[in-house]
Amino acid sequence: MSNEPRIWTLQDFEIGKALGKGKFGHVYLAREKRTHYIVALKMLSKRQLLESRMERQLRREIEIQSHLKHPNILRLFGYFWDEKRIYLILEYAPNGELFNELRIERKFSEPKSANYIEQVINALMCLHENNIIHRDIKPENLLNSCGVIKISDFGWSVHAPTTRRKTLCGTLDYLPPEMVCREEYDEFIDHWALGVLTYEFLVGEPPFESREPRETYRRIEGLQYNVPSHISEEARDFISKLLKRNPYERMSLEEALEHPWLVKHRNSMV
Ligand SMILES: Cc1cc(Cn2cc(-c3c(Cl)cnc4nc(-c5cn(C)nc5C)[nH]c34)cn2)no1
Repeated sequence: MSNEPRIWTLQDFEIGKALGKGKFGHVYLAREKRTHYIVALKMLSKRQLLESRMERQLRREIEIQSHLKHPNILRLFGYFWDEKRIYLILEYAPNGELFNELRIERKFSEPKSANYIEQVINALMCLHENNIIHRDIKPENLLNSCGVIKISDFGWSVHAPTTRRKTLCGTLDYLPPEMVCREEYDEFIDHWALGVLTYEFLVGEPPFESREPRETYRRIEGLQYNVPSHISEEARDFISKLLKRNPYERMSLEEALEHPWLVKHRNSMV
């Protein structure tokens, strides 16, 4: 997709199979007719967005994602609208959501987990350098494109710091204590989510998962999680240095990249 801005319409694309469904619409495989470039076309209902007062959040998503160019961040090439829908022209990730990959494999090996986590860290460094907090790092928002992990869905991203309350929807498992306790928060909430993500890759379920939301909150606030014995000491230490109650005691992204767990597997992946 060339970089110069142009006015796109639905007639510029041949629409293929459905790739996914979300609260406000669907994502379809699509091919741009002139260049045959393959994209993922997200089609969102204007009515549902307005009824849910999500138009400002969608504007923020477009503003943030359209300006980010990084190999581990899903590209937003452009957008357009018609009478009923808003369309986002997104990079297509051929291997789909990491969420499905993880459910099929149940849990990832340590080398695979370390490789994926390192790519997520690289994406987060780009976001934080641009003063952006993602706020929704989880397997559902990570896509796999031939082994290259892409952070997608910037619907909850904001500029740091903020006390803006994220209306809780979807999983609670990734919420950090400072959000559970309604405190001001900053980019270090993404560091916490990185620790939760690492645990879920290695164990197959998030560390604080409980049947009742109240119990999940209690376990998050109390940092009550167990690491199975099959997890290596290095991975255990990596997780523990991110799941800290005090956001400023959490390992920096630079320290995470140099942590023995990532260094060990980076050399083995060569
Ligand atoms: C609405 C709505 C749905 C979603 C979640 N979602 C994301 C995608 C998606 C995107 Cl944006 C880009 N590339 C994708 N590749 C796949 C895919 C590939 N395979 C083999 N299987 C799938 C699925 N999905 C992609 C689809 N849904 N966000 O907002």
